[in-house]
Amino acid sequence: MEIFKEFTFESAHRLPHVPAGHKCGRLHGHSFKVGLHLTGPLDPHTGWIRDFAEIKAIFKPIYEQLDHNYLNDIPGLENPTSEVIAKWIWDQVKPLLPELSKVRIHETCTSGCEYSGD
Ligand SMILES: Nc1nc2c(c(=O)[nH]1)N=C([C@H](O)[C@H](O)COP(=O)(O)OP(=O)(O)OP(=O)(O)O)CN2
Ligand SMILES: [Zn+2]
Repeated sequence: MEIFKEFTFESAHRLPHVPAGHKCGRLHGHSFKVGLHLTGPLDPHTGWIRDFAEIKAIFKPIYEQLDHNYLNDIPGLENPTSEVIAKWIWDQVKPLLPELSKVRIHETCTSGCEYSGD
């Protein structure tokens, strides 16, 4: 069984390695959406895999680094593509939430990335 918890964060970024003139080389912002997906056994007593509130509490310090910030300034996010952000979140959350099975990033309504580890 898989559960998910979604968060929205507002951030600015630019992509430093795009070709000259590419629109994403300019400073711009997004309402990013991130989904943390967890896979694990259903606890027969609680009826859940992990309390959604616990997922939110664990993600809070990571979320606060992202929300209303300039992503390029964050160590590890100097080139903040959806792919890099998804892996960055995975690398931080996985040790705290071993049931993490996927990080899903929506950069816009139509673009994003899913990462499930190497
Ligand atoms: N593989 C990736 N490609 C692009 C990324 C990325 O993270 N990974 N990022 C960007 C830009 O940051 C851009 O903000 C988002 O790109 P795009 O989907 O092209 O944005 P639009 O809203 O303009 O999309 P339309 O569907 O054309 O309106 C670029 N590429
Ligand atoms: Zn962008």
